[in-house]
Amino acid sequence: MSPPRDLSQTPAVTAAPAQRTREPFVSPYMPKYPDPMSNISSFKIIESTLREGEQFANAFFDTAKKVEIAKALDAIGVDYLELTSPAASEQSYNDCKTIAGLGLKAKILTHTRCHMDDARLAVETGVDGVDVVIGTSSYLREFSHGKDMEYITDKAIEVITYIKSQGREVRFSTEDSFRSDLVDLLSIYKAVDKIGVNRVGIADTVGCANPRQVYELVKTLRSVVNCDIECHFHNDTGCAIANAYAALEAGATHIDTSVLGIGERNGITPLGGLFARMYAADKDYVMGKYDLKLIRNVENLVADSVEVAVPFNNYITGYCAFTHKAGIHAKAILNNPSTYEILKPEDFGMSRYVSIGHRLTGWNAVKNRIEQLRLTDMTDDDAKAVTQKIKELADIRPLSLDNVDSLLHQYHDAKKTSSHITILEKIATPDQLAEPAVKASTTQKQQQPIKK
Ligand SMILES: CC(=O)SCCNC(=O)CCNC(=O)[C@H](O)C(C)(C)COP(=O)(O)OP(=O)(O)OC[C@H]1O[C@@H](n2cnc3c(N)ncnc32)[C@H](O)[C@@H]1OP(=O)(O)O
Ligand SMILES: O=C(O)CCC(=O)C(=O)O
Ligand SMILES: [Mg+2]
Repeated sequence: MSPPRDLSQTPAVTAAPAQRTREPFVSPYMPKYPDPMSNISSFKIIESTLREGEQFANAFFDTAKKVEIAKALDAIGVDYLELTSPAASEQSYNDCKTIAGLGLKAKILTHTRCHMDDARLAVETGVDGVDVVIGTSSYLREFSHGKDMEYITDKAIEVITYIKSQGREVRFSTEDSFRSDLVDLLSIYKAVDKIGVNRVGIADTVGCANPRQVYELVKTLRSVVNCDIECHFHNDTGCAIANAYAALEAGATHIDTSVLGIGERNGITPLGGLFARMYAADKDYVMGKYDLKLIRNVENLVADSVEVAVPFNNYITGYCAFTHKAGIHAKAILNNPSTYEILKPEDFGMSRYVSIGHRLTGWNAVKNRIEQLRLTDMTDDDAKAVTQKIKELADIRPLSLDNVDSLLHQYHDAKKTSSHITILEKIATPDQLAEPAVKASTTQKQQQPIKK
């Protein structure tokens, strides 16, 4: 992976001029969710970094790391934490016990096969609930467990009945739901709903589903069962967040996530991405329930632990998620950030930046930098003249913020002796700006790569 580019030419935007800020425009096309089944404003998160996330190629979480991640997710306010099956290994069993004993606000679940031995182990660990799964597609019935639907239904009833008898919450899910027969699916969901399962789960195990298919399946299921509906979406074809959203619109109640989306293959719905999507749909619900400012912390924790960088284009915390570059964007952002932002960086503990040292810059952005540097006697015409010079130099290579500041200071100082135009003519390459003649004492803190 190539290292992130130096975005130090991107000063933070200060407050927009009040007189130009208007009330946000409410589009008539914004969804109103008249559907009484929609759970856009009442969904719950089953955070599976410590289960699905442990299936990520690089993941190895020792007990201390699991506890640290569990506490960080609990602080954000996720509703459930899902842990690796205690049947996986002795340490997995002990870790379920340890995390179940932490007294976190989140309910603790473990995830097991549809098997009595696994169910007994799960209950022994003291978790609040068990997420039971078994494959129902012909692929899984033939090439994984080899059981038919009759066996699966009987076993599901036995396992669910046992877990409930132990006073635990229980969810029953069909693995590879979107490649399973619809009649098979609905009959097994009906059967487990009848015996009082807390949730049924739909899983897009191979990431083949699209939002319309998800909407239709969840909507159909919603009309068949009374219990809650959980959904689990893999991201192989890039639909994991959109599918989660479509599921909630259709009446799903719980969404599985993992931090940065880590999981088997390229993973599942990322927690941060789901927050971004749901914030755009119902900011009050999301902000009222979850501490969004902590997402960066938990992403860094998990990224370090599994030895990956937070992707440059990550939702919310990506290196340039709130950096605006083109002149047209920069001008409007300076007038009213909502013009080009659906997420407010400050709601996520992030900062907004405007990049100016490049050929796409515009004089409004340069003028804003002049104001930040308090070069008060520079006029709009001066800003325009310097902007043209920035463009000329940036056709050779992008300029750092220091380069731009140097140019502005040199121009500003030369203006006192009316030699400012000569100064611009003299500077022929960006390297002539490398050592600023005057270091700005008022320079905004330069942007750091948003990794930590
Ligand atoms: C889509 C998902 O992500 S589902 C969750 C995946 N999670 C895991 O696999 C947890 C980690 N797994 C493990 O540690 C191991 O696979 C274990 C302990 C679960 C099982 O290990 P093993 O007994 O060595 O079996 P192995 O992994 O080779 O094969 C899976 C076994 O589970 C059976 N099985 C697979 N899925 C299910 C299911 N949902 N319900 C019941 N049995 C199942 C298979 O038939 C196979 O049984 P077999 O021993 O008769 O061949
Ligand atoms: O238990 C579930 O619903 C999902 C299991 C899983 O990880 C998957 O099917 O991808
Ligand atoms: Mg999965």
